[in-house]
Amino acid sequence: MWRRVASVSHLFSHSKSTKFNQGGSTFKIWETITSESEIPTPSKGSPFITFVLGGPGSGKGTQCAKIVEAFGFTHISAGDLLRREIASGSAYGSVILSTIREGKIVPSQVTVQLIQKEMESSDNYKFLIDGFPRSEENRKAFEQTIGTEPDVVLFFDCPEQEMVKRVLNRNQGRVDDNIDTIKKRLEIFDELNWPVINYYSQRGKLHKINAVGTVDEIFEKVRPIFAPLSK
Ligand SMILES: Nc1ncnc2c1ncn2[C@@H]1O[C@H](COP(=O)(O)OP(=O)(O)O)[C@@H](O)[C@H]1O
Ligand SMILES: O=c1ccn([C@@H]2O[C@H](COP(=O)(O)OP(=O)(O)O)[C@@H](O)[C@H]2O)c(=O)[nH]1
Ligand SMILES: [Mg+2]
Repeated sequence: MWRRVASVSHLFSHSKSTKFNQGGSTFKIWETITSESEIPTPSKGSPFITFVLGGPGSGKGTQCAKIVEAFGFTHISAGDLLRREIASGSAYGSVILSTIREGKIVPSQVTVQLIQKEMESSDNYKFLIDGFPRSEENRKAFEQTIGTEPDVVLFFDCPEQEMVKRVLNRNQGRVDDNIDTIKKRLEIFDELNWPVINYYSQRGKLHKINAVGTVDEIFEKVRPIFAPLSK
């Protein structure tokens, strides 16, 4: 449950737990309720990292473009980096392609290396990392390699039926935007994503956003989270 706050410089949070049954095991999910705590103050000496999570078609990439425009982040889409790697004819290309086609997750080492390279070659210090981490293994590999945790984690919460509809209409010629692969991606998302969401929720970093509505309506729920940052 979320409550918008009038004052943008003070967002504080408290949590309540909800139990979800995922694949036979019960995970305790902490729903962060926006109240009045602050997001960390970014400093130009260290990166300010936002992870953007959500199922396939939940609108991560669409909202990232709006956040970039409003708040001057650099957008790093893990999926785009992997697709670029395939297109470049890299040694990993064929493995990445078959992994994406099967809706599975590329080994963390490959993805983290690509993200790290992108961060290091940027002059910016504010990063949106979109579609990563997709598993606890991804999360741990990032934290070990980069040596830091994200400052903010966004989670776009969208019903499966809506995600499927959006992905099937996406029309970007992606090898994984077909009904068979979507089903597999949703299964993998259910199995591996919740522990990551749960982890960041317990650390008070999770901002869960209802991803149903128009793009602008959803962005109006995102905006207050970053409003304390200047562009
Ligand atoms: N709020 C929305 N309502 C309807 N369609 C949307 C919305 N947000 C994004 N879309 C569309 O849904 C598809 C998936 O969005 P995208 O941002 O690529 O999601 P993700 O990166 O989470 O897979 C795109 O075609 C996009 O234009
Ligand atoms: O950290 C990542 C990000 C993406 N992928 C793969 O790339 C696909 C597409 O990811 P993307 O984030 O582009 O998809 P979206 O969720 O935006 O539809 C995923 O299904 C995975 O197979 C991955 O293995 N690791
Ligand atoms: Mg995307």
